[in-house]
Amino acid sequence: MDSPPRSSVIIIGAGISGVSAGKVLAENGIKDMVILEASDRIGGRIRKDSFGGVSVELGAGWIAGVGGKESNPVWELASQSGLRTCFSDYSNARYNIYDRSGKIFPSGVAADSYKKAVDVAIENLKSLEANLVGELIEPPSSPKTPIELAIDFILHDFEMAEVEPISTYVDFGEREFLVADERGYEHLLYKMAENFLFTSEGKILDNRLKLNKVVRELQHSRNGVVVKTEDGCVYEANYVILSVSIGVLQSDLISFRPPLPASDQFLSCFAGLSMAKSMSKFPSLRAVKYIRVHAACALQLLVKRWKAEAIEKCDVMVYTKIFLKFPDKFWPCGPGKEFFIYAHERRGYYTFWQHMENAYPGSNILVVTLTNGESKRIEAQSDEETLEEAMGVLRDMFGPHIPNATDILVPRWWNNRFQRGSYSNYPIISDNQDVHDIKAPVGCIFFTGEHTSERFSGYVHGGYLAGENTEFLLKDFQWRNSICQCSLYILHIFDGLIGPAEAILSVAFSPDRRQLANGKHLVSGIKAGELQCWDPQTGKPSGNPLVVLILCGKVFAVDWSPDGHANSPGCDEPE
Ligand SMILES: Cc1cc2nc3c(=O)[nH]c(=O)nc-3n(C[C@H](O)[C@H](O)[C@H](O)COP(=O)(O)OP(=O)(O)OC[C@H]3O[C@@H](n4cnc5c(N)ncnc54)[C@H](O)[C@@H]3O)c2cc1C
Repeated sequence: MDSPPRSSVIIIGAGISGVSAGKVLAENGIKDMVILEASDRIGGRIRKDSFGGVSVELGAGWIAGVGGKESNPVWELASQSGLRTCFSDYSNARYNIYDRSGKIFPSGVAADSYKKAVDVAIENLKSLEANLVGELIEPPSSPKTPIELAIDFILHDFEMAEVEPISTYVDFGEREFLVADERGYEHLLYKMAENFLFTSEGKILDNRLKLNKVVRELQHSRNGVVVKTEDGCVYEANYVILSVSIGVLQSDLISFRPPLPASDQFLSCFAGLSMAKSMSKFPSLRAVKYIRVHAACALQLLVKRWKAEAIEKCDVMVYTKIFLKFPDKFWPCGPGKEFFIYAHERRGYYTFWQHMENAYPGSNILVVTLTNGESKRIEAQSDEETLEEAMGVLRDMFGPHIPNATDILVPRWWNNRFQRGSYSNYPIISDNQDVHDIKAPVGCIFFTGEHTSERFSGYVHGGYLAGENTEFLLKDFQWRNSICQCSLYILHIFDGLIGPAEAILSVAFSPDRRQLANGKHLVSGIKAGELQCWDPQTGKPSGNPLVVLILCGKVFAVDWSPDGHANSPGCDEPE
């Protein structure tokens, strides 16, 4: 059985966020990492497949946010790799709305319906906001006719229900480019992996990347994390970066021991606060500062809805692109015809279509996008049934004589236990607290992934930037290293004073909060002011005071400077 040595960091998941986190760690000198990926490939929700003679993107297809004041980092990666892309102009779709008899709605009708749908969306938002402050505003009338339903679907489901201003557009620009490259969107991940993993001829051969490793359990304590996989392997590390999707976090695939904190653990913060209060007389300026900082952190915790609740609250969007291959082309092509809409009395019923002639001329492929309830419905039925439905819709639009599709590809993101959906979808009115809570580390477990991106959740660049943002882990890493060094001196100081050194260390680093009583003993030892540090070189007392602050059962601060250097703990001033 595989039981490798303890590593500094285990990254769980090799999607774009996991791979970009690995790259940043390696750039910062942390190379003893292990990447555990459940599937047999890297990429996660960036995934290509061969279909109808070309490479199609089952997951992320577009690089969204191009041409603005800042450069989208994913666009930069794509440019460096020479990834082939096509500009997508959705704006014409509204002039290609078909009814069930195959007629295109006159542009005036379509424009009026669009305006009405936008007005309704704004009214809806106002009424939601008013409800929050207890005002009563009549909710606007909901869309009823097929064209209204179709446009409502495009605005809310297809365009992700983001509220203006959309951060991606504000920061990176409003243009979107479809990836149309035989190497696939996932080629960007291989290019990134080349920077820190051993690769040869386009393959990753590095032993630190472990595929087909389904993580089922995370045991975490102040000493680190023990990770157990479905095949019975056990991995240990000082830290874990968990990059699985929000859908996976909501499922029972991974169990946490102890469980992720829920609101009832606020009580332990009170314990921490009272201890901080009792220590505040201690005559060390830095100690007082840390007491202030960490007491404020604890207070912040008190108002948090906290981890488990925050994870549960986040919506998961299911977004499915169904690919259909035809022997001939029967749909209109040319400028302004790439996207078209089907208006049906059932909202979201095979509504949004795209032909792939711009991406791959002559490929004779159509793509239809379904979301949420409709996605789940077609995932549960056979592909033959889906093909029949899609053909019925196409015959409504283009007549009874069109040829049957020769092939169909239906991705199943909802039923994939390593995804459980397509991307996170935070509520329209959100105070960012949920995303903060979802992102906040729990002990040695750090969370990343598109769902932890405050500004770009749901996007590839959101995942990329979230993975890159390992600063908080690096800080903690440095802090823990200093704690470990100091622990040797704690041994010197306390040995013989209040018990055997091992016992004291186990108090300082014990995951068990009940041992806080002993922790107080340790603190009161310091408070008595009888303690001296020992210079490791000379073995003589150095005269510098040592401060250990234990808050919420965790060692937060060590203020000790035998060589004039202060060791800074991992928590900054609260914002
Ligand atoms: C259909 C679809 C269309 C999309 N379209 C776009 C688009 O056009 N533009 C855009 O910017 N974004 C799009 N997105 C969103 C984008 O794909 C994601 O935001 C991004 O890829 C998420 O990356 P990630 O690293 O956060 O997560 P993931 O890519 O999900 O990576 C997480 C990894 O964790 C692994 N994993 C899960 N459970 C375990 C476990 N127990 N043990 C070990 N490993 C595990 C998974 O296999 C996966 O590889 C789309 C997504 C989908 C599904």
